[in-house]
Amino acid sequence: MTTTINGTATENGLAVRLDDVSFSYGEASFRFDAEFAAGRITAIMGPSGSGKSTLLNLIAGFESPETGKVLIGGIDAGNAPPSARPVSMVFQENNLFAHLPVEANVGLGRSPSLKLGDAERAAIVEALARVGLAGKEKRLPRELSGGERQRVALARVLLRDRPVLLLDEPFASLGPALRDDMLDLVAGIHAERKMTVLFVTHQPEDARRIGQDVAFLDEGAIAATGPADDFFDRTGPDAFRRYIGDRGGTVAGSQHIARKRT
Ligand SMILES: Nc1ncnc2c1ncn2[C@@H]1O[C@H](COP(=O)(O)OP(=O)(O)OP(=O)(O)O)[C@@H](O)[C@H]1O
Repeated sequence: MTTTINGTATENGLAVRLDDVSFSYGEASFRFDAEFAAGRITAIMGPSGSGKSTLLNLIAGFESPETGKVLIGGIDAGNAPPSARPVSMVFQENNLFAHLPVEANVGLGRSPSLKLGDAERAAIVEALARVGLAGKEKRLPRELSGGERQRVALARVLLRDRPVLLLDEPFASLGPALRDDMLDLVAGIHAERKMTVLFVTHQPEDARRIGQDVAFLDEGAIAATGPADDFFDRTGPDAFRRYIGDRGGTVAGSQHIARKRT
């Protein structure tokens, strides 16, 4: 379904499927076989080195599978470069070009050559207002706080307007209150655009705040997937419970978790 937001045609999320994907960095090997449903927010969790960033990089096209396929909306992404994929990605840092003002960094989401007409300029102003940065169009990234820089990256996501959003720990360096604000902003954008969101986090409270589903990675594979509520139940997957320790709390119900052997 296509929705219209402020005059911009917006596709809803697309399903993301990794079909028996294998990949390796030297001795670190990965095998991913999973589907992320269209329009859902999935928290990607797991120990350091389990392959969370690698999973996102394969979907975004920064890495290519050795075998298997990445399908986005049922279409094989093949060797398409990141810019040609229906995907936006936000990293923990270095999302912005240091020499370009905020408005240009956002405009790159629409036009890599920054040939922007009146409609695009209006969209930039609107996107910056949406993320709480009205009036900061002319600033350089170094004139912003860390949280504001990530807001600029999210404004660019709005301009880029792709049906899949990959977030690789974008708020990890922010304090808890600000992180909550940023997560709520992501949830608000998701409510408007209905994109498929995969977000990497080490924080169970982040996953519980906006995650509808959880995918738990262990040793280069997806060990379990299911609704977030089920993961935070006492009967959630053992490896996940060990990973989060006693920070997960208890939520009733854990019937729908698909466990896979790693
Ligand atoms: N560019 C690279 N070259 C070589 N090895 C890499 C590269 N990127 C990642 N690795 C290795 O692949 C493994 C998985 O890394 P990845 O960054 O995907 O893990 P992660 O789960 O995101 O970890 P973290 O939570 O610490 O960010 C690690 O052993 C890492 O050292």
